[in-house]
Amino acid sequence: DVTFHCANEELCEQWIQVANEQLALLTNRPKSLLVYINPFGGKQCGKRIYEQKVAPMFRRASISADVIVTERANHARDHLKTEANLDKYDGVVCVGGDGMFSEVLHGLVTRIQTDNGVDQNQPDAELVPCSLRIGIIPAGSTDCICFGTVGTNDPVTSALHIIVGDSQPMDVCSVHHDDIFLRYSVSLLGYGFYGDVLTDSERTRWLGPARYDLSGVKTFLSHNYYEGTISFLPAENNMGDPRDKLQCRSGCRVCQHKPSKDTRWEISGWSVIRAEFIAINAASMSCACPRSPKGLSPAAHLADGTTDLILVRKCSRLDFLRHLVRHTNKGDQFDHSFVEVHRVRKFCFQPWHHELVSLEDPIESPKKTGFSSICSAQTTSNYSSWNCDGEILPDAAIQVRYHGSITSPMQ
Ligand SMILES: Nc1ncnc2c1ncn2[C@@H]1O[C@H](COP(=O)(O)OP(=O)(O)OP(=O)(O)O)[C@@H](O)[C@H]1O
Repeated sequence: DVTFHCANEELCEQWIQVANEQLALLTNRPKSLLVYINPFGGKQCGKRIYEQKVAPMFRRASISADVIVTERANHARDHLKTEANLDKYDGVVCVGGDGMFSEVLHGLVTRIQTDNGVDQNQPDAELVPCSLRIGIIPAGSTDCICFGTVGTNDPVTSALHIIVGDSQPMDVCSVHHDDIFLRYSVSLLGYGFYGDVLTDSERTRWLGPARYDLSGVKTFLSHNYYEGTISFLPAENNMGDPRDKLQCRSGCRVCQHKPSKDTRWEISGWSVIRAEFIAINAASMSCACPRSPKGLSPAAHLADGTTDLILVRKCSRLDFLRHLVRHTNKGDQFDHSFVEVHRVRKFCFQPWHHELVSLEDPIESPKKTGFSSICSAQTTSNYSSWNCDGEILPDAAIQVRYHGSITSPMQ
């Protein structure tokens, strides 16, 4: 905090007046907000963070806030979908982690589509953009979306961005199984490694943020791979390349390009790969976080209507470790023979049925116990699950389409 002291009361009044005049010039500044607090996200500090750090700042900036402390999962989503009087507000703020942001996004986007008669089950439906922006006060375990848009996970910095009305357009993709809408995603869709980590971590929620470390180690030791067919529609050449090291910043040139309307490309431009994968990751943003400051795809763009599709094929445990370690240092994580990356507008995945084996133990082995059971194949399923922004999808066969920026988080 910075505190100015001045003995001259008149001078103080002048300072206050000038500061208020400057604030009044910021026309995008919200005046009325709807705030949802998840009291159980991360280290369960959401309520305290809001009351002690954020609410006093909103009061000083003359922002009125209606606060709802959630009582169950999907409380915020359902309230936004049906009850909330959206005309009253300039924005919606979520206090929590990525899961909370996802709830608010789903509530808001679904409400706008329903009000405008858009059928979300149609994969080709054009979504109606949301005029209300979403603010994030980080109070979760990973807070990847906040870090990816603001560059830091600090509640006071986020509150300041909200107060001055900053915003950052953000791509939203829709995920379907056949013609059934499953979810929207803004950051990571991960099958294989990240799907398995999330599935395992759900069993140990009581551990708090440490559950991801434990499940990460267990999943790494299990070293499962999954067979499937991935089909994707590459983005046009002027959309840059995942390895071009051009970082997305506000006013980004790549994000200004409008998608091509070439329908021939939509039909004939698809590539198809059938292989055994340890991980399939679609990063719609860098997915940077304090542990991985570069993220899964350092040059991914926030609002260009594409995702960086990273395919990690079957490899040795040591090679996979080398790939993972490069997320934490300056090394190029795509510079391995078993890793490829494509910038794409749409993709589909179809899993293939086969017997699941551990790479370290391809021949059927006697039942293991203790530590060795952790190191061998964990699941009896032939499929992994999709980790969709921190939520498990019910289907492994999915179709994914990137819609460009239909929502703007207040940074
Ligand atoms: N009152 C509540 N009781 C139980 N669950 C809740 C409640 N409110 C929200 N949730 C759910 O808790 C889940 C996790 O919340 P959140 O994203 O805030 O924290 P996190 O999982 O610790 O952080 P991150 O998503 O960044 O890893 C969300 O999916 C949300 O639906």
